[in-house]
Amino acid sequence: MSDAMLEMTGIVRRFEQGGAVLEVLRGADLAVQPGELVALVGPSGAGKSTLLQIAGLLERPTEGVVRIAGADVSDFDDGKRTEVRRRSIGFVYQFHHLLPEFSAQENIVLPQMIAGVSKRLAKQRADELLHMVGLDARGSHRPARLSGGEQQRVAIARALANAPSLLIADEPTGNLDPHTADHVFAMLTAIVRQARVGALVATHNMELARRMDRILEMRDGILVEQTAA
Ligand SMILES: Nc1ncnc2c1ncn2[C@@H]1O[C@H](COP(=O)(O)OP(=O)(O)OP(=O)(O)O)[C@@H](O)[C@H]1O
Repeated sequence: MSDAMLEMTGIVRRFEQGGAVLEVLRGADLAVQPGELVALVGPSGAGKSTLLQIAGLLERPTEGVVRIAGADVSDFDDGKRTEVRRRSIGFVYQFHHLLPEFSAQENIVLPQMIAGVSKRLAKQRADELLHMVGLDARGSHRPARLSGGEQQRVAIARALANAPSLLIADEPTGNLDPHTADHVFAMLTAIVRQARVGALVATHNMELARRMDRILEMRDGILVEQTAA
C-alpha cells in the first residue's frame, strides 16, 4: 500500500448546466508523499480549484477514488468526510479568512476545539504553532492589527492546528508582495518538511512552483508532470 498523504486516481468531474455537460476533470491522477510539496498549475478555468475541492473532501468526484493518508473515502457519508477533513486536512487560501473578532491565538485554538481538543491543550498547541511561524509575541492580536504576511502566517498555523496529514493551498501567497511572499513560502516549506505533511499547492506563480518538489499541470482535464527544462 502506498503511504501517500493524498492519492487521487481516475478523478472525473462533470458539471451539468441546462442540458449541456462540462467535463472539467477527465481522469486526473496524483499522489503527494509525506513532506512533499506538489505544485498544481494550469490556465485559469483548467480545473485546479475543482481538483482542490475534491482533494479537500469539499466536493465528491463524479468518478474516481480519493485516499487520505491511505484511507479510501469514497464510501464515507458526509459526516465521516467532515470528520476526516477536520482531523486530517488543513486549508490555506489566498485571503486568510481569519475570524476578525478573535485573536491570532484564538483563531488557532478554535479548529482544535471543534475537533474535540481541550481548551488547555489547544492553547498550548496554538502557542507552539505561533512560535513556529515566528509570531510568539502576537498571539493576543486580532488579525486587523497584523500585517498581510503575519495574517497569512497565522492562517498557516491555523491550517496545521490539528496536525493534518495533508495541506491544501490555493495561491497561498497570492495576496502578498514578492518579498513577503518569499518569506511566507519559505516558512511554509520548512514546516511541511519538518511536520512531514503532504502539500498540494495551486498557483499561477511559476517561480513559486519551481521551488516545490514537483509540478503537475492541468491539461485538458488530466495532470501532466512537468519535467525540468
Ligand atoms: N459548480 C460548478 N458548476 C458548473 N461549472 C463549474 C462549477 N465549478 C467550476 N465550474 C467550471 O469548471 C471549470 C474549472 O473551474 P476551476 O475553478 O476549477 O478552474 P481553476 O483552474 O481553478 O481556475 P482559476 O485559476 O481561475 O482559479 C470552469 O470552466 C468553471 O466554470
